[in-house]
Amino acid sequence: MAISLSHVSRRFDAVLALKDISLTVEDGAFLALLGPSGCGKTTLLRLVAGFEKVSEGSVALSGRQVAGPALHIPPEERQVAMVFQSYALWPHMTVAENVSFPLSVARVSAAEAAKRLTHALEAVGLAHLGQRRPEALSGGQRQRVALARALVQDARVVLCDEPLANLDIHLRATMLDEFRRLHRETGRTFVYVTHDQSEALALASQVAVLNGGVLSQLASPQAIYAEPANIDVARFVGEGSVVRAGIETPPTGDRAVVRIAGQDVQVRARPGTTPAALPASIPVLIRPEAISPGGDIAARVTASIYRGPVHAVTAALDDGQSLQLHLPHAPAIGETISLRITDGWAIPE
Ligand SMILES: Nc1ncnc2c1ncn2[C@@H]1O[C@H](COP(=O)(O)OP(=O)(O)OP(=O)(O)O)[C@@H](O)[C@H]1O
Repeated sequence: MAISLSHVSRRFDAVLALKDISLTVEDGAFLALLGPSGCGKTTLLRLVAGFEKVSEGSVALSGRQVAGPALHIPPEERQVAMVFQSYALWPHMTVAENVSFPLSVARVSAAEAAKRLTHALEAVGLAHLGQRRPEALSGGQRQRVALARALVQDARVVLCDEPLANLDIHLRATMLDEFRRLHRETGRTFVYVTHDQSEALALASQVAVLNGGVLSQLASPQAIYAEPANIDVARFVGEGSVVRAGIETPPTGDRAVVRIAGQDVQVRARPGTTPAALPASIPVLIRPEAISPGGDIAARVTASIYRGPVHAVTAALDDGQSLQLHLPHAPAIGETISLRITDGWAIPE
């Protein structure tokens, strides 16, 4: 089911939690909503679910308007299912009862409910635990129950609010695989809220980065990483350094030459996003993998942390700006190293 938001804003008294958000999610897509705490991710998810009302703008599901000025279709009539961070399981019910609860609310026939229950429990690998109560399950198993309860419904959209936040790092990796597999196998549209960029990049076909209630960028994980739309996205997603660099000549095609630490460096640039009046100074994103030892740029090591198998190093340029890079060996603090920058991205301003 396709999701479309048009100029959606949401105000809570003095707080404007979402500002003029327009985005479209195609049927069957996996959208990750990514951004720092308080940026409006959960509010956006709850607006799609129908747990919140829009202050302005409209929401459409499969082309049918479900929220807008003077319109609010309730959650149970939107064909969406929600998976909460807290799992929201009923402790007095068994796993099977928890999973099939939405079906009893929707008055699905007993035979159909039994079939869907079996299918949903099998999909999450819990067919053997149907008679257990939630208290007798591990965190990962509880999360699977919550997922099965979303899958058992006839919902074409599954909305997930930081579903892995309470799990340890190993279980997270397993559950990431599980979400990916279930998305592929069920063909449903997933919207997944996270503040963890590695989760967003690993899972999603599209990533929406929110900042202060504003949609900073909506693009594929690869584009978000390689071509962030602004400095906030560049700083929030992935490791790297944003440095200000001089630019004297206009880009040719999608390449520009900038000056960093007195050296010419070729970077990628989107035509039309660099200043028209030159010379100028522009922000450039440089990822650690685009910096290699050797070369004509001198930098002084100010910090080094072992990150197995590499050492994550911070090195200061003469003008005081810093670069983040990876080295196979630990440099001495204060040591001057020579570097080459092989790639960069001229961040639009
Ligand atoms: N019911 C509410 N009443 C008042 N303010 C609210 C309400 N819900 C959210 N907000 C405010 O709206 C903003 C966005 O909140 P939201 O929960 O959507 O952010 P988030 O990105 O999901 O954050 P987190 O990652 O911390 O969960 C915050 O400033 C929050 O305090």
